[in-house]
Amino acid sequence: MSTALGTLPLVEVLDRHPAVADFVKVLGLPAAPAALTLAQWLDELPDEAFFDVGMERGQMLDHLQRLVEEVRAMESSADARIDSLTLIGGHDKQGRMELVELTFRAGDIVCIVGPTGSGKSRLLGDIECLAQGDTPTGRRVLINGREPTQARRYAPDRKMVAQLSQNMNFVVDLSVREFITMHARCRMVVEPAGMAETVIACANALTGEKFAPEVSVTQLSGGQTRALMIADAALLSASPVVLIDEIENAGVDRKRALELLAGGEKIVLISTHDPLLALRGARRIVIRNGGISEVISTSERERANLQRIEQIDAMLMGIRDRLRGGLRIEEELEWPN
Ligand SMILES: Nc1ncnc2c1ncn2[C@@H]1O[C@H](COP(=O)(O)OP(=O)(O)OP(=O)(O)O)[C@@H](O)[C@H]1O
Repeated sequence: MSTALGTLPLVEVLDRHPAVADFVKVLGLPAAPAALTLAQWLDELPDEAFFDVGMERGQMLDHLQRLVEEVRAMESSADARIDSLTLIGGHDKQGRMELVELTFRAGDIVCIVGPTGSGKSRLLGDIECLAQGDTPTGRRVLINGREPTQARRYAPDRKMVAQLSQNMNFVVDLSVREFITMHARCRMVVEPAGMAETVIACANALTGEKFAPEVSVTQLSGGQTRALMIADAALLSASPVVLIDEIENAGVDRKRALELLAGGEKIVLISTHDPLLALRGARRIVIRNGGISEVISTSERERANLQRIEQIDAMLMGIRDRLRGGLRIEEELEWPN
């Protein structure tokens, strides 16, 4: 295999494999005359060139070959689509069987409701780890109707499921632009800088308080961070399943956030009691005592009520904005009809 890559002209290798081109550029290796093959070019490099990068001459070709194969593997796993996710019931906290089998399809938005401590996060956790009867609930998760392979369950770089948790702390001090561009590069996006601008613009559309791409990620507010992570999950994440533990009302436009996420043909599961979100999904799963006790399909009347709730919410948002702006709320309020 190594020989195959080695016999290609260097220009062709660099052209066909951007990861190799980036690698060579980062190492600062000297350029070669156009006609040389990759192997010839490596042969002609001075010993110091290898010494500087901490490799033996003979290792370099193998290393480049591995790089090409890894990129290929990543690309093919990104293509491995999830058309459906099936959740097979286990048992509740008392060991009573959950007699359900639920199938979610790309583009589905499903909400999870239930009292505090009832097991909503546990359900998200079961999906996140693609449980196979090995979690406290005994649930099982199938992908495209089949048991996931071990590789799919445990390969951290090929995650099927992205989970946005309530707390997000950045440990790096990068600007928002640098941070998202870095993610875009890892995802092998063709134009990382342009994609980063798109993600940031989307995040800004979701949050009341706009932020500049130059601002450090550590300076973002809770709502801004949340908006950025949602836009990133929607546009840059390869994971076809997105799990969200509550989009709290921290200055995030929840309706748009949901549209953005679901629009990308992902399966979105949200643990929430927010009526704007809970009634927007086609179904909601009711959890009691650790078990799925009911699955409610959103009715026509509930959809009609959702419109009313949206109007009321818009009115409340307006009041909130006025309070934020230091205004008084003294007029007699008229509720939307
Ligand atoms: N079927 C089950 N069998 C055994 N333990 C369970 C089951 N379901 C949930 N639990 C456990 O119950 C505890 C509470 O569950 P969880 O944190 O998921 O609740 P929650 O609904 O997300 O709560 P909150 O709304 O307060 O965030 C956890 O320790 C969880 O592992």
